[in-house]
Amino acid sequence: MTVGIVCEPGEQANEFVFVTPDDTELKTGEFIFYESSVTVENDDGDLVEEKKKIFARVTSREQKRGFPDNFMADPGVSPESVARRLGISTEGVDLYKITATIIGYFDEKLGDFTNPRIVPQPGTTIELASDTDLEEYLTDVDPEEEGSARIGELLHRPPGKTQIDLPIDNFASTHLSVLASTGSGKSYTSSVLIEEMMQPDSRASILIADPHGEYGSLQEMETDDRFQGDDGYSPEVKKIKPEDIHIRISELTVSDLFSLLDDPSDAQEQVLAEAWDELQSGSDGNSEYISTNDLQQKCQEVGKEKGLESSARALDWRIEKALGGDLFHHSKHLSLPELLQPGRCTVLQLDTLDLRDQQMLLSVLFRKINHARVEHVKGRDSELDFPVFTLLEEGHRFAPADGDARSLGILGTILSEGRKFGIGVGIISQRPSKIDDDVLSQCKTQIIMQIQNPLDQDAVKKGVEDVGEDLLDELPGLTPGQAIIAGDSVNTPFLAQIRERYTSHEAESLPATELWTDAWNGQDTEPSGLTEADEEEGVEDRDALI
Ligand SMILES: Nc1ncnc2c1ncn2[C@@H]1O[C@H](COP(=O)(O)OP(=O)(O)OP(=O)(O)O)[C@@H](O)[C@H]1O
Repeated sequence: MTVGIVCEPGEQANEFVFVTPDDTELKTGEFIFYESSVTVENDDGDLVEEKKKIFARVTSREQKRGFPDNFMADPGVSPESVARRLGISTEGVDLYKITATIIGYFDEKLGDFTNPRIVPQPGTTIELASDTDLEEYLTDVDPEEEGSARIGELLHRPPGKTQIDLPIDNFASTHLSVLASTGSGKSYTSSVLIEEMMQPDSRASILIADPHGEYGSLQEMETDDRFQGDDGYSPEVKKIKPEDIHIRISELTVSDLFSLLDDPSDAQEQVLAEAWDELQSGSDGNSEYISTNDLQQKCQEVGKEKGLESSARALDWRIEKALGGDLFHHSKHLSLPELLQPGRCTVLQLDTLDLRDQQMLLSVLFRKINHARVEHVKGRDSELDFPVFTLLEEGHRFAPADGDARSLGILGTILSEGRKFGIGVGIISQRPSKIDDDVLSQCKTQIIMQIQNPLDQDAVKKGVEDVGEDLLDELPGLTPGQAIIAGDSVNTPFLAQIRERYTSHEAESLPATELWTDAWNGQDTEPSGLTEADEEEGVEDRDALI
């Protein structure tokens, strides 16, 4: 479908401007193409000229010609009827100038776009890219093949006309970020991705850190026919409640202990480090099961040996305070086989754990996962002989920009090296500006939804490469479920409408007025001291008298 004619080159080297009489189809982010001859290498290695469709994305629009202003003076009268009354033809009154950025032609061998760096000549006709071309070229995945995640459709195309799939292998190994203001669809979109990863043709092993209890309804997958395999596969969704979450004390490192204790002095650190060393070396028995008591006692012993008794005494209450809660235990812990299995999605419900405990928990778990995967890849015995994907809701809590989180170090290591070892991370956050810059830039696939806050918009612009300003300018105007998808899982960024979930969404806002009304109806509304009229003694008698 021809939509316009090129009139001039754009301001930037790979931009051009075309004119169209109707811009309704040509919203910012829409795809168009023109044809041009480009030099390509054929199968014999010879250079030949071939006609190619050169794709481009609409980046801005302006009206070049429209009705004169005085035709619009009266909002009750349409400009067309003013023109008719004046005997002026309304044909061709509207004319729009559209700027487009060249993406390139799709190179089948590369499986990606190649920019020929040829700007179309004035007079070249511009056509709207077809739905089928876009489905085929925008992402590098065959929807019919295993490992594709049906995420939704193209935002600007009519509903049901396009299908967009993302390659699970890609985003699950090179990490993912889902960034948006609150209520814009982050947990909804992440749940869609999990639904896709738990299908019979993927059977992922997923661990979700869920501080708000938003992912429990994924359990519906267990009985939904869409998720059942012909061979008896059925996804398992395991919810772990906060009271069942424990860290075994022996899994801590000495620097974990330092961070847990309330600002210990140098002498206290010295005593603690030595006591910990001795307990961990197992010289006193079983180094796997260390209790708070064991640690306190050992500190007293070391304190005595070193002449640092007062430091050891001061450590006593600090250790009690740091490890005395329910989270730390001498034997209970979350074992990797309990958490991670193929075809299992484990939801760690962290809602009643405080922030420091959540960070420590994630730090310990990530360390264990990293160790197990490194062991496996190096050919040694391991509890994890399959890749894993971890999804972190409130990602800024675990990788904060100010660096103040126990989990940040190991998370950084996994994000930079996890790909080699089969550990993928998905960071979800409503505050991109509060996430560590390196962490954000290591998430190679980005799903970005409505963002209003200018600081967060700037963080996205900085941390997310290759998403044009034109698309990022759309961020404030997106509605829930609309997203920019960019990064390594796609061949060029685009706007998408995320599909509806198969499972129900648990994180709906509370219907406050309904809850107030229900609560009011449920409460005892009788003023105290009075009884129902018909329960009053003698009432029946009075009625009878009347
Ligand atoms: N793809 C979609 N299709 C239909 N509705 C959607 C979609 N995405 C989001 N919504 C709607 O938007 C609401 C908010 O989505 P969601 O709970 O995922 O937001 P959020 O960004 O995770 O919010 P919060 O930061 O508060 O957790 C949902 O309850 C749902 O009604």
